[in-house]
Amino acid sequence: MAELLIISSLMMLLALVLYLCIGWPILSTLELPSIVANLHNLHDHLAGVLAASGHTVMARGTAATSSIRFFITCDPENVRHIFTSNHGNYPKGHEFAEIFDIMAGVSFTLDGEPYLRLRAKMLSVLGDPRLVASMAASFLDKVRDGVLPFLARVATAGAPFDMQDLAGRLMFDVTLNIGPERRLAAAHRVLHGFVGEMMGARTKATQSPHRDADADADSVDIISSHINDPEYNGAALLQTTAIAYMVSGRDTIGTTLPWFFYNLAVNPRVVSGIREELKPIAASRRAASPSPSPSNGDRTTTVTFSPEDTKPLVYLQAALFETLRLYPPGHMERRRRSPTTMESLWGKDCREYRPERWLTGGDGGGGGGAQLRHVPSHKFLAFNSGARMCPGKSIAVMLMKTIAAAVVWNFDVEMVEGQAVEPKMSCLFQMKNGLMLKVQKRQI
Ligand code: HEM
Repeated sequence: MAELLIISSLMMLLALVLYLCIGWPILSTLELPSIVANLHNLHDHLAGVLAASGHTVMARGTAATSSIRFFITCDPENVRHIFTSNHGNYPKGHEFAEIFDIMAGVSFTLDGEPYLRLRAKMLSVLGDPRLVASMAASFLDKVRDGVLPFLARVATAGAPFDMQDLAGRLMFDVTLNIGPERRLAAAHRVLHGFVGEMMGARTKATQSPHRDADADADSVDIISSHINDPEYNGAALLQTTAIAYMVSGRDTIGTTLPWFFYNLAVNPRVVSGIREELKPIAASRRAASPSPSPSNGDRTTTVTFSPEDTKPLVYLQAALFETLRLYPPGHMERRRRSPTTMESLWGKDCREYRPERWLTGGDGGGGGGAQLRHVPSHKFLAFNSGARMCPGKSIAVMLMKTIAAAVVWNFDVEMVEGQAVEPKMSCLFQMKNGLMLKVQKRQI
């Protein structure tokens, strides 16, 4: 049996370690004792091992477990071969489906023909311009009426807050509109019941004789898009699909945003670049807005930017992609390529946070004239590549630009001193201790 690991996944890596532990294997370059000794620093350790071994490592068991073989790679050419040219020969397999049994029956755990059918459905749901517009509008509302007033309050109080917690709550709410969440894994059953109830209400509403057909045509959401599809007629599959979408949106963006604000907090010049890009839009907004009304609270003192505003902003997008390059949240990508591969792709400064690397032309900063550089997905794996490429990528970029622009324009953000910012041992690249920030309202 040969397994293949595209490196980034701590959970997969730990599974590998445990799997191999059973027979105390002989590993060609990946030595088990060194893995155990470096558990606290596994991403960097593995990057070093891969760099030393030409970006690919073979691991195999001892006599007792000789059938176990792992091929661990971070080489972009291998990634292209596996994800694009020959993806049919590299299924995720039943072991993967068993690990992620909470997602049983949805595309994430499927292969072959059943996968392709669900993939087609996902592409049509997430590609519907009405859904995109509806998600954009609801997200903008949440940023304007929830996030910004919250930040204004903690700014006035001088109180620190956890950005990871805030981002997680916001995204949970945005994906399914079901309020705060705490123990996803432990609450497996509760979650199914909860999602089931919510979907029951949604089904009832779509079948009600009193429903407003015109309003329905304008309001599209992910769950309603599946309710009338015969492929999803089992309640359990519909529930799991809802959970899969929730995880896709909440955990990915919710994990990326804290790393983004961490990068900004330690790179103030990037903050200036983003504000430079936002300045003309904010100026035109101010010129067009009516005089402040006292009853309007924070809405009059903060500025928000719509997806149409932020779509052309390449420096902002580069700053987000640079975060995803260094800290991809998904379980099938690794945090860092091995240094030499990284160097050949991104240059000697590959470990630095430098959004300019994503731009060509212009002044290279937020001043304008630059264009986003195309980087093929087998080299920038944060959204996966080839047949399993994330179908929510453009929605994700749109939502992240909306919140990033609003926070960066309206607030100065700084890290609370003395905290250790480090990744958690998890299949998601979350921060172990969260990210404690303090904000101050900008006078603009
Ligand atoms: C920073 C944001 C995001 C990142 C980095 C990201 C990354 C990924 C990755 C790596 C996968 C492949 C998982 C796999 O099959 O192994 C994936 C799949 C998926 N993503 Fe995203 N994603 C993001 C946001 C979103 C959003 C906002 C949505 C929905 C609105 C979404 C919807 C999906 C769906 C439905 C799949 C499953 C696709 C399939 O099975 O073919 N993603 N995403």
